[in-house]
Amino acid sequence: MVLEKVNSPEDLKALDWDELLALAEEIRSEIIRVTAQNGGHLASSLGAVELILALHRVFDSPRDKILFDVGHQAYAHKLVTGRKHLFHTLRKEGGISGFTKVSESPHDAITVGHASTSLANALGMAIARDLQGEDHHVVAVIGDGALTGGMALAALNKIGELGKRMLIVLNDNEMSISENVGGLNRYFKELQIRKWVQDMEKLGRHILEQISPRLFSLVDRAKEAAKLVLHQENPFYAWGIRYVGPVDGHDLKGLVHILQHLKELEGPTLLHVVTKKGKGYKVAEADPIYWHGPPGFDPKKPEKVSKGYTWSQAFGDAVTELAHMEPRLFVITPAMREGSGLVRYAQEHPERFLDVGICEDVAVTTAAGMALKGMKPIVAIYSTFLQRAYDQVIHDVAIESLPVVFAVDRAGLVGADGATHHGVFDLAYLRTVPNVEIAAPKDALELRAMLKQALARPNPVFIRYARDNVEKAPEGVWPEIPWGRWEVLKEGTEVYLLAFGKTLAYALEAAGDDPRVGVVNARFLKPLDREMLKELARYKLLTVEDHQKMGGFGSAVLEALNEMGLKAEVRVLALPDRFFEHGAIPSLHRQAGIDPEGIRKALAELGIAPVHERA
Ligand SMILES: Cc1ncc(C[n+]2csc(CCOP(=O)(O)OP(=O)(O)O)c2C)c(N)n1
Ligand SMILES: CC(=O)[C@@H](O)[C@H](O)COP(=O)(O)O
Ligand SMILES: [Mg+2]
Repeated sequence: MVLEKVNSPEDLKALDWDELLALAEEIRSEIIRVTAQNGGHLASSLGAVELILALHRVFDSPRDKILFDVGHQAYAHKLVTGRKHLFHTLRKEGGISGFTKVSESPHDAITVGHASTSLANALGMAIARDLQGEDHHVVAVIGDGALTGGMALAALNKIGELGKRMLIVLNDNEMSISENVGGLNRYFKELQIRKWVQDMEKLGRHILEQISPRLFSLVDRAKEAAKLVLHQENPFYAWGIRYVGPVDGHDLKGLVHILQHLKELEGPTLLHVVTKKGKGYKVAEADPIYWHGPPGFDPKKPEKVSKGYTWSQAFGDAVTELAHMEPRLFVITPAMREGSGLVRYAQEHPERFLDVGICEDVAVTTAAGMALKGMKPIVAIYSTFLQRAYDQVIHDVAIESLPVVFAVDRAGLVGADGATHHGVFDLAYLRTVPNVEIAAPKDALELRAMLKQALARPNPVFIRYARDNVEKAPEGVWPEIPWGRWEVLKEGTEVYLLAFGKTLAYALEAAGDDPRVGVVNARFLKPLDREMLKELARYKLLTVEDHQKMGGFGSAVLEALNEMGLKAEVRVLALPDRFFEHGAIPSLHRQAGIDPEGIRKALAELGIAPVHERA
C-alpha cells in the first residue's frame, strides 16, 4: 500500500509516477470505505483526487497555502496531510471535520463549509504575504458551483486589479449539488467544446501539413487570430487574470507538469481544470446529485436509501400543491433544489422555479423584485445560508414590508456538517428586524396552514423547521390556524413548558402524563402570543428551543413579560454561548441540555421533581 508510506505531503514528492497513480486509486477506495460508514461528501471528493495529489506534489504545504472552497472536496487532502489514521472518524462526534478547519491541521489554510470564500481569503493572504516580505504561494481551489457566488466574483474583480501572485484552480465538473447554473457556467461549457475543437484541429493540422504546407500556413494564421479573439473575450483576461485551460483534471502527470510551470508565473493565474464528479465510482459518476452527500451505504452494493419523509419534502409537497391554487406563487432556491425538497415542485412548475446559484443575497433580492411586481415569492433557504443575505432581508424586503415568504430549512443543530452549518442564529438575527413575522410549525399539517396563510400576509414571514423527519400530512387538506396564537397541548397545574419548533416533541416527552406540567406549542415567536403569555405568567415557565440562548425565543418571552410588567419564574433552555461541533443531532441536543432529559432536569430545578421521586 502506497498510502501507508504517506504521512505528509513531503512523502508524495518521493513517489514515482506508478506509485502516485496507485496512490490515487488507494485514496479513492479509502474515501469510499469511510464515506460508506459515516456518510459524507463522496462525489465531490472523488472528483478532486488527482488535483489534490498534483497540488501537494508541486507546492509545499503548509508553507504554501492551499485553500479549498467549501472544503467538502478535500478528503484526499486530509488523507495525505497526516490524518489518514483519523479518517475513519470523519464527521463523527469527536472526530475530524468533513471540511477543512484551521484548528484541525496546519495544512488546512481556512476554516470553511460555506461556499465562495476561498478567493477573498486567498487575496487577503497574498496581500499579507507581500507586506510581510514572504514569498510562499497561495493556491485557491474553487468549484464551478462555488464560483457562482457573488463573494467569489467580487474577489476576482479585486484579484485582477491588484495583480498579486496567486493561483486559482477552477475545478469545473459542470455540477453544483444539482446541475450548475449561470452565464459563466455556459461559457465554461463553450470553452470545453472549443478545446475539443482545437484538439480535433491539431489532428487535422497534422494531416493537412502532410498534404499541403501552403494551405496549412493559411489555416494556421486564421487559428492564431481566433485564439486572440478567444483571449480577448475571456472574462478572466478582462478582469486582469491570466487564464489557462481547460485541462484534464484526472491526468495526474499532465496536472503536475502544468502546475510546475504555473508556479513560476507572476500575477494572478486561473487554471481551468475539468473533472468528473464522482470519478472512479460508477454509481457516483452516473448520479452525482444523490452521491454528492449520501448517508452511509454498502460499498459492495451501493444503493440509494430513503431518508424517510422530511420537513423539506413536506414543504416541497405543500408548495407544489399551493402553486396550483395560487398562480402568483414563485419559488426561489440558492442552489439547494434537492436539499430543500423542491425536485417535485421544479418538475411540476418549471416556469415558476428559479435556481439562482450559490448566492443567497441574489435569491432574497430577486424575491423582493418579484414581490414589488405583485408576485408571491417564496425563498427556500437553509437557516445557515440565510446568514449570507441578512442585509437583503432588511434592506430589500423588510423596510418596505414586502410580502416575501421564507421557508427556513435546517433550523437548529444539523448534525454531521458541524459548526459552519448549524442553523442556530436565525431567530436572534431575524426577530430584531421590524415588520417580519416568525413561526415554527409543530407538524406537516401546521406547516401547510402556515404556508398558505403566510401567502396572504402583507409582510415578510419566516417559517422555520428542522433537519428531521416528520409525519406526512394528507394532500388537499389546508387547515386554518389563528395567526399569531399559541396552542395549549396539555394543561398543567404548576409549570408550563413553552416550546418553539423541534423541541416541542421533547417537551411533550418530558412532561409525560405529569399533571403538574403543561405544554404549549409556542408556534409564533413574532408576533408573540402576549395574551396567552399573560395568562400563563401565573405559573412557572420553562422555554425550550433549538437555538442560541442569546436573542432567541426565550429572550423574546422574557422581554415580553418585562414589557407587560409581569413577574414570573422563568427558565430558558437553549444553546449556550459557544459553537457546537459535528455529531449526531440527539447527542448534540443532549450536550446542550435541550433534550427530554435536560428538560426534566430543568423542571427538577424549578421544584418539579420526577413523579416517581415525589413520595
Ligand atoms: C453559502 C453556501 N450556500 C450553499 C451551500 C451548499 N453547497 C455545498 S457544496 C455546493 C455545491 C458546490 O459546487 P462546486 O463548488 O462546483 O463543488 P462540487 O461539489 O461540484 O465539487 C452547495 C450548493 C454552501 N456550502 N454554502
Ligand atoms: C457542503 C454543503 O454545504 C452541503 O452539501 C450540505 O452538506 C448539505 O446538507 P444537507 O445534507 O443537510 O442537505
Ligand atoms: Mg462543481
